[in-house]
Amino acid sequence: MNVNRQSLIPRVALTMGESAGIGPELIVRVAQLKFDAQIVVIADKALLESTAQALNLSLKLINMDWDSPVHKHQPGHLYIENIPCEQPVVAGKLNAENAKATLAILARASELALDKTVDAIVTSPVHKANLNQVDQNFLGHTEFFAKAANIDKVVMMLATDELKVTLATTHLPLAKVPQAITQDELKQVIGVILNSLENITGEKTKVAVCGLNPHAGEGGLLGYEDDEIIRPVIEHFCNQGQLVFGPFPADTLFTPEKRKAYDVFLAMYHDQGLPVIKAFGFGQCVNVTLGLPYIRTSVDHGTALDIAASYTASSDSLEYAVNYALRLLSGRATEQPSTPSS
Ligand SMILES: NC(=O)C1=CN([C@@H]2O[C@H](COP(=O)(O)OP(=O)(O)OC[C@H]3O[C@@H](n4cnc5c(N)ncnc54)[C@H](O)[C@@H]3O)[C@@H](O)[C@H]2O)C=CC1
Ligand SMILES: NCC(=O)COP(=O)(O)O
Repeated sequence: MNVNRQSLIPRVALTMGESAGIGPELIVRVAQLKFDAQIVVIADKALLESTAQALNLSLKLINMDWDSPVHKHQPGHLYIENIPCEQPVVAGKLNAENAKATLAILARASELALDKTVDAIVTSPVHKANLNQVDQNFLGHTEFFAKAANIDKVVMMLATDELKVTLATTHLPLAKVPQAITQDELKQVIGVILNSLENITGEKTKVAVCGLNPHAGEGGLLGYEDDEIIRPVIEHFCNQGQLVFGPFPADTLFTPEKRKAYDVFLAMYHDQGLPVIKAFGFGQCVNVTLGLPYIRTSVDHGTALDIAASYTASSDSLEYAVNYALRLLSGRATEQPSTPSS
């Protein structure tokens, strides 16, 4: 394994995601674009070949030799590490037998990133329930990569060029959210956000924190967590000179003026924050895991099983996710994107 690789061209591992979902299609589409990086896909080779045929797109797959020099991506070509599915793949139809290959792909990507053979991981969507049939601890990439890296706390952030939304809790039933929001947890989450974003931008980050309850609890009438749990944590960071504000009623926190006033928003749960950013930026939006020892980005959508067999998916978000990873690697994540790479 080439651990001391030194190259100006970054190497990105791109994972296939759920084999029956739109991941293989997105990869074939994105392979047609230009990137200033070597893209190495970890995927079922035969599936990518049949998907390229179905899309009538040209794709030359080159078996990856990790000890070879880094080669810049050429449209229509992809380096591949082949991890085949056990059973034939039917687009749109989940098969738990094939979840083993999907999990093996994620484990391999994690290994390559942890030993610095690749500079970043970009993931195509997985189907959490299908993977959970094989690994009962599987909840999402975010939790999987954190565990593999032995990191206690990572934070999910979705970002467009204008808005960044982070989550205090991720893949958790709504009924379990209130008990998961403890002062210790929130301190860890906000700590990861402040450290990670300061590393990216070189500046202090202004964080706006959502309340948990309607009207941020309305002084206790509509819930106690806002005043008794969230507010003391915010005060703790303010006392350290950090720019952390709230808790604010979430329903009016994403107005145009407020979006300009803060660098990042912290939502208490998945569906408090993500519908807002997806309504603004679906397709031009990336999922970034803050707090990992490497860069990991992903698409802003799921496996879209309903359209997988029709080969009509948009690869915009995967393209955005690859470019966002490259911007993070070059320290340019806060700039507007350059001209589209297609
Ligand atoms: N990064 C990841 O691995 C993610 C995985 N998921 C997983 O995906 C599975 C399905 O989740 P859903 O909530 O149904 O969301 P979904 O994003 O798969 O689908 C929601 C709707 O958006 C459409 N859609 C999604 N991506 C599209 C694209 N690229 N082009 C055109 N239309 C697109 C779908 O056809 C569907 O109508 C679940 O297992 C979920 O956990 C969901 C989000 C992210
Ligand atoms: N809604 C975001 C999502 O489900 C993606 O999660 P992850 O697989 O990136 O952890």
